[in-house]
Amino acid sequence: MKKGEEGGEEEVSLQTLSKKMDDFAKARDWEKYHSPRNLLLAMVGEVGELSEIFQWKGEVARGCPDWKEEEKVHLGEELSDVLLYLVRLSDACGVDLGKAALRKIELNAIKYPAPKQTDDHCVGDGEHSSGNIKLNEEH
Ligand SMILES: Nc1ccn([C@H]2C[C@H](O)[C@@H](COP(=O)(O)OP(=O)(O)OP(=O)(O)O)O2)c(=O)n1
Repeated sequence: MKKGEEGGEEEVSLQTLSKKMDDFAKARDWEKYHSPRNLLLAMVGEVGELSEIFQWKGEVARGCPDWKEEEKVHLGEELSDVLLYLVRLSDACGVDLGKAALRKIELNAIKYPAPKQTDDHCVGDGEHSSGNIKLNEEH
């Protein structure tokens, strides 16, 4: 198993998750249940469980700094269930999820181009910008 560049953490690939899910299903003779439709419904069910964690909490700060340790562990479990079913669903549909996701990121960048970064021009000095970011905004 590869080690990450920072802190010696284990790197996890989609292929690893896919293989482990396959082994898990085979060992229990559950492949017959892992049809695309069943996996999709199972994943949506887990998205519901994930949503329940956030339900009634109001806005949550990035990183969930105020959450108790057990809440973070529970969050990790529900996020994992969604990811594992998504990986399994992709396999069941014959889609290479990693490849598809990288392609989608490229498509997103074309559809939503980042504003040009220039040091010497700011919105408001005669340049037009398609974004909503205003530098030198007067208050
Ligand atoms: N037929 C199944 C059943 C479960 N799992 C795996 C994938 C998920 O990671 C996890 C889901 O298990 P549960 O349905 O028991 O759901 P939870 O773990 O969320 O338990 P609960 O719904 O009781 O909170 O187990 C699976 O691959 N195939």
